[in-house]
This record gives sequence, C-alpha cells and structure tokens, in this order.
Amino acid sequence: MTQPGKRAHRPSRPGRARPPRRPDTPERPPTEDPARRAALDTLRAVRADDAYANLVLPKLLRDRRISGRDAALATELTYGTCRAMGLIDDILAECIDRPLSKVEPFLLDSLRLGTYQLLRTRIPAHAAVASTVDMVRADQGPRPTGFVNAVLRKVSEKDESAWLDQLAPDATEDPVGNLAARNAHPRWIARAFADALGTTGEELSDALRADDERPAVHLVARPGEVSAEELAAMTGGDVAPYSPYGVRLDAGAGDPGDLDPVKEKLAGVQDEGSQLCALALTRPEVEGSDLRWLDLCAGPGGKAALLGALAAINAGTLDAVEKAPHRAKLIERITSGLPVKIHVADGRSPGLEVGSYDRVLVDAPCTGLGALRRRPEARWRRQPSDVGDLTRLQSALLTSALNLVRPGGVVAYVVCSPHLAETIGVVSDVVRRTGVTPIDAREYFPDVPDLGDGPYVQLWPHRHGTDAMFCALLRR
Ligand SMILES: C[S@@+](CC[C@H](N)C(=O)[O-])C[C@H]1O[C@@H](n2cnc3c(N)ncnc32)[C@H](O)[C@@H]1O
Repeated sequence: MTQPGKRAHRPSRPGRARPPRRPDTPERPPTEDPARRAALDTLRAVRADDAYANLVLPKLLRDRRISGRDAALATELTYGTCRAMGLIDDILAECIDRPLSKVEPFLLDSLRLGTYQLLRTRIPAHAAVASTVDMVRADQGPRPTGFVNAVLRKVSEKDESAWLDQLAPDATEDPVGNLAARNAHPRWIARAFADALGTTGEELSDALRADDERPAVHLVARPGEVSAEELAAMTGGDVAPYSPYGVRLDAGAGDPGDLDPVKEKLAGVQDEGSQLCALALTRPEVEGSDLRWLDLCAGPGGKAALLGALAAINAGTLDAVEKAPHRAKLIERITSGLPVKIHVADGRSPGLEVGSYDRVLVDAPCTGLGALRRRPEARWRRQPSDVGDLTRLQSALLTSALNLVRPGGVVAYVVCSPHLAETIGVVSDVVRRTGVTPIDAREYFPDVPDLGDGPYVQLWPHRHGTDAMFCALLRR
C-alpha cells in the first residue's frame, strides 16, 4: 500500500461534483442519524471545497444544535475518517473493481465513512453498513445502494490488522513504509519523522502512534489576568507540566471556545509547545534595553498575545507583522488592550527600522507536520513538493529577522514541523551565511526532558504531549 511509486498517498479526489441538495438546511437538525449526517457533510466539504474539518464540523454542530453523544460520535467519525483517509482508500481500492477516481464523489464520501466505522470503531458491522446504505438511499435513491452494500461487506470481511497484513510493506524490507501504513500516515511524512528522530525503530512507532491520537486541548492563561492554577480550577483542567501559563484539558472536553475564561479573554487556546517557544524568546539575557519586541509572522496572533501580555508587564511593546490582511484582523482581535502594533506587510521587507529590536520571533509558515493531530485531513493534503518553496521563504524570513534585531539581541526561529529541511537545514544555512551565534536553546526550556544534544530544541507529541515544535535561538 505504501510502497514508493506503487500508489499515490494522497487520497483520491474524484472531482468536485456536488450531490443533490437535501431538504434539510443547516439551520434545521436532520431528523435521522444527525451524527453520521454531520460527519458525512463535513467529509464532503473537506473533499469538495478543501475545507478544514476542525472548522467545518464545530460550526455545523452548533448550527444544527447537535450536542452530547451525537456530537461526540460525529466528531469521532469525522476526525477519525479524515486521519485514516489514505489507509481507508487503499482498502476501498482493493474492494472496488474500478479506480476510486471513477467512483461518484458522494458515494466515495459515504464509503469512507462506512469503512472507518468498520475498521476503527466498536459500531457493529451490520449497523455501520446499514446506516451508510440508509444515508445513500436518502440522498441518491435506491440505485447505488447495492454497490455500497456490496463494497462495505467486502471491507468487513477483514479487520484493520488483517487488511494491514495484506497491504502494508514488509517490516524488514521497508520499516518506515510498514509503520506509516500501520499508523495511517503517508510514507514521506513517516520518513521525515524517522530522519528527525534518527531512528526507524520503536521510537518512530511511538511518534506515529501519538500523532494518530486525538490530542488534549491546551489553554494559555493570559499573563497578568489569571494564573494557570486559577484557570485550571475554572475549567476543570490540569496545570500543564512545562509552561507556567499552560492548562491541559481532556481530549474529549468539547469546544474550548465555549469556556467562560476563553470567551472573556482571560485565556486562549494554544498548544503548550507554542507557549514554550514564545517564552524561549523572552528568556535569554540581553544587555541594555529590552523594550522593543517583534513578531515577524504573527497571524492569527496566539504567540503575539502571549508576548504582548509579557511586554505589557515589562512596560515594553510588540510590533506584529502579518502578510495576510484577514489574519492581521485576527491579531487585532486577540491582542486588543495590549501594547501591540500591527503591520500588514511582508516580513521579508516589512519597512521597519533595521537593527532596532531587542527580540524577534520568526514563527515561520511551514508544512505543519508537527501539528497533524490537530488537523485531521492535513497529512493527506500536504505534499513533499511543498517543502522546497517553504524553506526558501523560511530562510528569507529568518535573514530578515537577523537584519531587524540589534547587535546583542535575540532571534527565535520557530516552526511547527520536525522536517529537517525546515528546521536544522534552514537554520544551519542562515548561520553559515550570516555568522550569527546559535544559543543552546535547551537552557530556555527549563524542566522539559528529552531535548537531545542541542543547541536546537525539537518537541514531540510522544515525548512531551505537545505539538512537534522546533525552536532555534540565535544571537546577533
Ligand atoms: C505559523 S503562522 C504564525 C502563527 C502565529 N505566530 C501564532 O502563534 O498564532 C505563519 C504566519 O505567517 C504568515 N506569513 C506567510 N508569509 C509571510 C510573509 N512573507 N511575511 C509575513 N507573514 C507571512 C502567514 O499568513 C501566517 O499567518
């Protein structure tokens, strides 16, 4: 299944044909099977409109007033199907005698949802098949129901482990391909993880498994507003192990946007790894002034809000640069009341005073391979060809940051990816070209274990329970 060149790992996207509109509108809860209907409609939006499941589904659940067990089931089915999409398609391809690209798109969405239920849930096979057939009949009439029924019955003849025994590459000949298949990851991403970890053994398996699990929600307490302990008490969460502002909630804790402290802007939703990388920028000593901070890629503003609150406490300011105007608006909303000035500009030439900042954050655009667990469909959408353009942009942004920071000041280069080209590759190249000095970043992640040999820090879900954030600290 995941052998190189044997089959593309991107799930089939058979066109954008839209199914006939159903009589239900998003404002009226569907009468039958609201959970599966919400999951199916989200899968359709992900396929047809390149939508993000974690944006579409919560809105759809709210609009249709779906809550409780139905909401939990819809979430499990949607995110689970998205995460396992490549594996599901490889299995479906074994059960259908024409290419998946020739299967009517709406039927393929339904088959994917049915297959996920058969493989990875405790829903009885007859219920998984019957509920899928019912939805197909309700949408498309009786004609395709025989086909759907027959395909799902074939899928149900084996469990996931038996399918993997048939489809996964041999573990001895291709350990990376085998682990990729067994943890529903594209092979190139498993390879990138293996390269960053320096192993194709057990730790790679742990990393891929952790990446396939639904993550805990992390909150950040706004410095100066509320402490992590108070936030934990308000939300029923646990104080996070490493960030002094962090709180962790259970993976199934519902929509964190509904929590009062988040609504009242006492707290935000932010991975603990992101908090640690933003804090690492503020921790190395700088001689002299320490009042002017810059965030060069600031949208949507999570780190800018944390840095802005810390700058406020120190009577400093933060300039926040963002290229996309709509994302600059999000920074405006999240940092209102803080000493943050927003510039809609290209960070490569933002028109700011050269050599004038004490600390600069470059939280560069990246593949996001470090946050795949939070974006269920992303692993199948990203392509290896994305990496080259991104590393060129990352290098240019880091070079610009080094130009904007004053001598003796600090730059933090951060990406949410463990891909070596985006991490050590970019930083080593810029260090070589500019002659700046890397600082041992591990010192500024106090009490965080398993940080390797330095000087850069790579966090991991399986080691730290955070996204796989990378952080390099450089002194000009
Ligand atoms: C990884 S995100 C930053 C996340 C942000 N720091 C946070 O914590 O919320 C990268 C951001 O850089 C922006 N961006 C992309 N190219 C840029 C450029 N040339 N100059 C400035 N910003 C850019 C993207 O629009 C995106 O908002």
